[in-house]
Amino acid sequence: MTIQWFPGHMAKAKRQVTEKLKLIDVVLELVDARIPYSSRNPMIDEIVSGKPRVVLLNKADLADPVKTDDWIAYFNEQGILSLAINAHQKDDMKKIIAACKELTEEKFAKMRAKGIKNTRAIRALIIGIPNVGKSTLINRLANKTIAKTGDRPGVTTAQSWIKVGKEFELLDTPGILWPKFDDENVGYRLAVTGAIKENLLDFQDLAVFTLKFLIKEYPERLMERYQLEKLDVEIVELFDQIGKLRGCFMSGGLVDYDKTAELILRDLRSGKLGRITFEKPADILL
Ligand SMILES: Nc1nc2c(ncn2[C@@H]2O[C@H](COP(=O)(O)OP(=O)(O)OP(=O)(O)O)[C@@H](O)[C@H]2O)c(=O)[nH]1
Repeated sequence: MTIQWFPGHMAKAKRQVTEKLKLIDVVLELVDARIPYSSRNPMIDEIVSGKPRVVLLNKADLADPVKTDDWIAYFNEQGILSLAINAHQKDDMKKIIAACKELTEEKFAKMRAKGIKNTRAIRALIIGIPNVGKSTLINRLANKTIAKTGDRPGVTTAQSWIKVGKEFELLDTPGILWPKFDDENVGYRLAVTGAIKENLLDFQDLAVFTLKFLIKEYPERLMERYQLEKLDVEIVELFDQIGKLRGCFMSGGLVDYDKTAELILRDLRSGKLGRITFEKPADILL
C-alpha cells in the first residue's frame, strides 16, 4: 500500500472506478470511522453520482461510539445511508446486505413490473482509499480469502463476481480512490490511523500530533495509560515521562524519542488508548 497520487494517477483511478460503476447497482463506500471526513475522496459525490450508495464507517471497533453516532446522523441529514461496521465481523455483513436491498428495491421492482422474470442478484462494488479495509470486507462477505489484485497500471483483469447468498454479488476487485491532500491536519490524521506508508513518515512528528490531540480531546485516557499526573507541560516532558515509564532508552540511558513515538502510535492504532475518533461533523466545513 502506498499513497503517492499524482494527477495522472488520480485521473486513471477515477476512470477505473467509473468503468466499474457501470456494472453495478449499489456502491459500498468504505471510510475509516476514526476519520470519516479525511478518509473520504474529495470527488466522491461526482464519481458515484446517480448510483445508490451506503457509507460504511469501517473500523468502528476502534472509533469513539458517541462520535460514530454523530457521523451517522450527519450522513442521514445529507440523505446518505450510513452504517458503522467492523469488516472482521460476520454479523455486520447482514446489515450491509439489508441496506443494499433497501436501496435497490425500487429499481428491482421496476424491473419486475416490466416483466423481467429472472431478476438477477443485486450487484455491488466496494470503493475507498488505501488501507480502509476493502480487502478485509471482500473476504468477509465472500467468506473466504480472495487474492488481492487491486488495479495495476496497464493490467486488464477480467471482472468476476463473488456470490454472497442468492440475492447479492460483489465485484471481486475494489475501486481504489485517493484521499484528500489539501490540508495538513488531514495528512496527519491519515498518517496516524495508518493510511500512509510507514517509511514516508516521521514518527516523532506524528506522535507530537497525537499527544496534542489527546491532550485536547481525551486527556483522561492519556493520563491513565501513561500514569501522567499533569498534561500542561512541554511535549518533550511528556515524551520523557512516557519513555521512562515504558523503558524506551538509548544505550547511554537517555530516553529514545523515536522508540517512544513508535510506542505511542502503536498504542493508538491498536486501541490501547481506547476508542478514538479524530474528527466530528461540527469540525469540518462542508
Ligand atoms: N480493527 C479493525 N481493523 C480492520 C478492520 N477492517 C480492516 N482492518 C485492518 O485494516 C488493515 C487494512 O485492511 P485491508 O483490507 O488490507 O485494506 P484495503 O483497503 O484493502 O487496503 P489497500 O489494499 O491498501 O487498498 C488490515 O490490517 C486489516 O486487518 C476493522 O473493521 N477493524
